[in-house]
Amino acid sequence: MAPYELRWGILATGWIAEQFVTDLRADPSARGQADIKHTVVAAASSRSADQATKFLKEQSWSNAKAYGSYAELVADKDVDVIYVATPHSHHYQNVRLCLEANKHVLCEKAFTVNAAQTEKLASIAKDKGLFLMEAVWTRYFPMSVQIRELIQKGELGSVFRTMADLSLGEDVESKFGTEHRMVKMDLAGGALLDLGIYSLTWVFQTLYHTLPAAERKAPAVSAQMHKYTKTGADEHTSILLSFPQGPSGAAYAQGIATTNLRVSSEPAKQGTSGPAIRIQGTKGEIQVDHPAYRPSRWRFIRADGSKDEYENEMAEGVRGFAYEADEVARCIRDGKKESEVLSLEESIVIMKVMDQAREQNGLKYPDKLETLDYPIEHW
Ligand SMILES: NC(=O)C1=CN([C@@H]2O[C@H](COP(=O)(O)OP(=O)(O)OC[C@H]3O[C@@H](n4cnc5c(N)ncnc54)[C@H](OP(=O)(O)O)[C@@H]3O)[C@@H](O)[C@H]2O)C=CC1
Ligand SMILES: O=C1OC[C@@H](O)[C@H](O)[C@H]1O
Repeated sequence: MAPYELRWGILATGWIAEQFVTDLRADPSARGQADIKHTVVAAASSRSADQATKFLKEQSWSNAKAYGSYAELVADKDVDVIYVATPHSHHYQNVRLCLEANKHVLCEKAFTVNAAQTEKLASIAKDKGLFLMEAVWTRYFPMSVQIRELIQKGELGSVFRTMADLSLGEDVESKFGTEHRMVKMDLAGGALLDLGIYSLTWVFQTLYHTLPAAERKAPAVSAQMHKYTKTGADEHTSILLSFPQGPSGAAYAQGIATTNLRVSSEPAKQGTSGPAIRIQGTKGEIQVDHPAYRPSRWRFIRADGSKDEYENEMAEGVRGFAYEADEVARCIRDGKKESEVLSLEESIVIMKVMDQAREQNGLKYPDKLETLDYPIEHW
C-alpha cells in the first residue's frame, strides 16, 4: 500500500523552520515508518515571497510554493497541516489564523504566552474538528518513549521525584543584548517560556503522563525568578511542583524544574558534570545528560548498583524533529484531533504552571501578547 502523504505548509522561515524541514526530507522508512510520507508543499515568510523562495531552495524543497504572507499560505488548498515556527509571542495569532482557515496545526513551543490562549485554540480546534499539537519534539524521541515505559512498568519502583534543569551558560548581555527573542519582552522572551518548558516536560512526562489519564492531577506550584535588568524578562526561574500522586504507587511526587541563562547544566560540554535530569524511584534512578531538549545520553542505575548506559540515538538524517512530524501524520491519517503523547489537556496544565510561576514573580508580557483578542490590527 502507498504510504499516507502529509502535505506540510511552513509558516515562517527562521532557524527552527530550517531544522524542521530538513528532518522532513529524511526517508521515514529508514526509521521504521514506511506507512507515512512528508512533503513540504508551501512556505510563507512575513518578509517577502522572495525570502520564502530562498528558504525553500536552500532547504531543497524547491518544488513547493512560496508566499509573502501567512494569509496566502493558510488559503492554499494543497496544504493539509501548518507548522507554526514564529516566536511564542505570535503563536496565538498565527495558530488562530490557521484554524480559522480550517487547517490542522503543529505549533512550536511554548504553545502560547498564557494558558487562556492555549485553551481558546484548543476549543476552536475541537469545534472545527481540526488536529492541534504543541511541538515539544523531545517527547517523541525513542528514548523518551523508552523512559516512560520503564516508569510505567514499575522498573524504578515508586517514583517520588524528578529534578530537571536546562541552563545554557551564556554571557546574556553580549549574546542576547536587548533585541534577541530570548530576552525581548515584545517577543515573550525569557528563560521560562523558551527553556523552562523542557525542564517541565521532563517533570511532566515522568511524574504526570505516566499515570492513567483519569488519575492525573495538576500540581501545586511555587516558583522563584530573577529578571534580566536590561529587559525585565526572566533570566532564571526555579519551580517546585507538588503532585498529589506519583507513578507506581508513590503517595506523592515532587518535581523540581529549573532554568538559567547564565550558568550551564553542562559547563564542560563533555558529559563530565553529572546528569541534568534525575528521575528517582524506590528501586532505582534514571539519569539524563544535558541538554534536556535533545539529551546526549542516559542511564538507568538500579538500587543494587547495576547500570545500563544508553546513547540518544536518532535515525539517519534526522536531528529529532521527524519523530513529532511522524506523530502528526499518523494522527491526521487516523482522524485523531490530538496526540496522546502530548494531549491538549497536558499542554494546558503545563501552561498553567508557567502562568503561576510568572504571576508569583510579577512577570507580565505586554497586553497585546497576553490578550485573547483576534485579530490584532498592525500585528
Ligand atoms: N524545538 C526546538 O528545538 C526549538 C524551538 N524553537 C521555537 O521556535 C520558535 C521560533 O524560534 P527561532 O526559529 O529560533 O526564531 P527565529 O527568530 O530564527 O525565527 C522566527 C521567524 O518568525 C517569523 N516572524 C514573524 N514575526 C516576527 C517578529 N515580529 N519577530 C521575529 N520573527 C518573526 C520570521 O520569519 P518570516 O520572516 O519568514 O515570517 C522569523 O524568521 C520559538 O517559539 C522557539 O521557542 C526555537 C529553537 C529550537
Ligand atoms: O527550543 C529550544 O531548544 C534549543 C535552544 O537553544 C533554543 O533556544 C530553544 O528555543
